[in-house]
Amino acid sequence: MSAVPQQPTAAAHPRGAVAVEVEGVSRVFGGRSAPVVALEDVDLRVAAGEFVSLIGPSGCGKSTLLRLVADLDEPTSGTVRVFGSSAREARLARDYGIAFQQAGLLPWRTVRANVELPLALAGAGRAGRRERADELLALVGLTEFADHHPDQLSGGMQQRVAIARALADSPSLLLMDEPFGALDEMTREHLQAQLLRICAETRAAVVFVTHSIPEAVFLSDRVVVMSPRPGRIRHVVDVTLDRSGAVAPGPGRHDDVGDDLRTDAAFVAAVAAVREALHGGTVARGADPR
Ligand SMILES: Nc1ncnc2c1ncn2[C@@H]1O[C@H](COP(=O)(O)OP(=O)(O)OP(=O)(O)O)[C@@H](O)[C@H]1O
Repeated sequence: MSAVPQQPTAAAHPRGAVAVEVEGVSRVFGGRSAPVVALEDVDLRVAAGEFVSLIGPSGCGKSTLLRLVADLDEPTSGTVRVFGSSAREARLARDYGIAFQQAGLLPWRTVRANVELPLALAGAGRAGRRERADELLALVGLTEFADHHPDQLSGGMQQRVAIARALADSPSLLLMDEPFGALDEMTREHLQAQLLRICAETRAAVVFVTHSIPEAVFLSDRVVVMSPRPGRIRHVVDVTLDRSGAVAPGPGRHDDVGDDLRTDAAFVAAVAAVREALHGGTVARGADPR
């Protein structure tokens, strides 16, 4: 049985659809006397089912860009579209799931009730919500904490609850801002492999912010490298890897999936290409300055 069943959302956004379209977007914070140009003239398209990571130095505008897509902020100029709709319409239609650095859990709800929330909003029945939440809590290794409250969990555990919640409604788009940032290396690699499996099953598009070059390469079809402020897209590195052996076999399985991929010559070369692009070298091989 598939751990993450196909949801109608996948059919709602046919293959070839554009999940995210950012055009000429700038975001300036602050007043006229001391403006902070966080993003300048950013263009980015993410196809349905595509996994795109944003990487760049601290303060280059990665989170700002993700927040604009999530309709948590508005661009100063330019447009953001999600599956052809405005970011606001997409938010209201719950077209995406969010897992951000700050877990953003509701402190008065149990862990399970937090994971169930998107399903409750979608009108899912009680038994189905519970089954799905328990499945996802097993996936992120938190089954025994289902009845705890968020303040009884470590920061990394809270992040894992937020990831489970983001996946609950099998959204066609996942917006993830350093979701694995507070996790130990083993848990992080395990969840990376699980995320690959989930994306393969649901064909969700993902926009993923990370500071880790190997993580970006492991997960992504394309790695978008941003420049220091004002944030612009410096390079886009296409990553072509055979990930079939890196996809986790199922929830709760802690096999050493991905180890072969992480030592593969193509993986090492892609890591080097992103590193070179990040450090301002010449345009990396395979880069596509879209
Ligand atoms: N609400 C805000 N008001 C004023 N300035 C802001 C606001 N949000 C972000 N900024 C500024 O915009 C710039 C980009 O911030 P952002 O958080 O997007 O960077 P980032 O690349 O995600 O950084 P990090 O990797 O450190 O998380 C920074 O200079 C930041 O100080």
